[in-house]
Amino acid sequence: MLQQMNGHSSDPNAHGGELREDLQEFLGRDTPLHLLNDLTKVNPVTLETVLRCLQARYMADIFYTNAGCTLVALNPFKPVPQLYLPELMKEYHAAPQPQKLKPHIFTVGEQTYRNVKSLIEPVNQSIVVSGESGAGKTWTSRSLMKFYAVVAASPTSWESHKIAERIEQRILNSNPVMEAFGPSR
Ligand SMILES: Nc1ncnc2c1ncn2[C@@H]1O[C@H](COP(=O)(O)OP(=O)(O)OP(=O)(O)O)[C@@H](O)[C@H]1O
Repeated sequence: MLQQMNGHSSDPNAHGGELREDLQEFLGRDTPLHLLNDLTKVNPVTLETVLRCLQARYMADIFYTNAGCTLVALNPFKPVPQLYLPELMKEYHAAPQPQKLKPHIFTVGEQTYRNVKSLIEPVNQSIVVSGESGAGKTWTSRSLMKFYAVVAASPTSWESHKIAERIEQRILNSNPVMEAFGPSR
């Protein structure tokens, strides 16, 4: 994915010429590229700088990056179980400002969950998960459903425990329906 985008190589040297001065300055600066957790902080914003930043993060096993209010998720192509632990879900759920934690699909999940719970219009929330085939859309949708199943099940009483169980089961049961929509999800 990082190799090519819209027919352009991610290697700035591949164009044959010298690197632009501002590009060179950005790439040679003191802050390591993988520490940039929001692509809006990349300056200058070019295909090269954005891809270099994502590549540096990928190499550092950091698979989520903000791009303003959008989240870029890279497919790690390997199991990263520590990234999807229920404890981590609870951490994002309990955080006063989840957007201040490391970029994660759980931030998106938590923000939409809070929007629904606060009943502020628009109450219905949509999350658009897009990407090419194999990018990880199904994985991401499942991670979100697991997240909602876990955070909806934080019971304080026996009655709410029963409600939470029902919600969890309904969320997990919705998976085959989501799958049936295939690429349009
Ligand atoms: N965050 C992740 N961690 C571990 N494995 C992942 C992750 N994201 C994707 N994968 C793996 O990558 C593969 C492709 O992911 P997935 O099926 O979600 O892609 P997709 O975008 O839904 O593809 P398609 O559009 O063809 O259905 C799967 O084997 C999945 O397990």
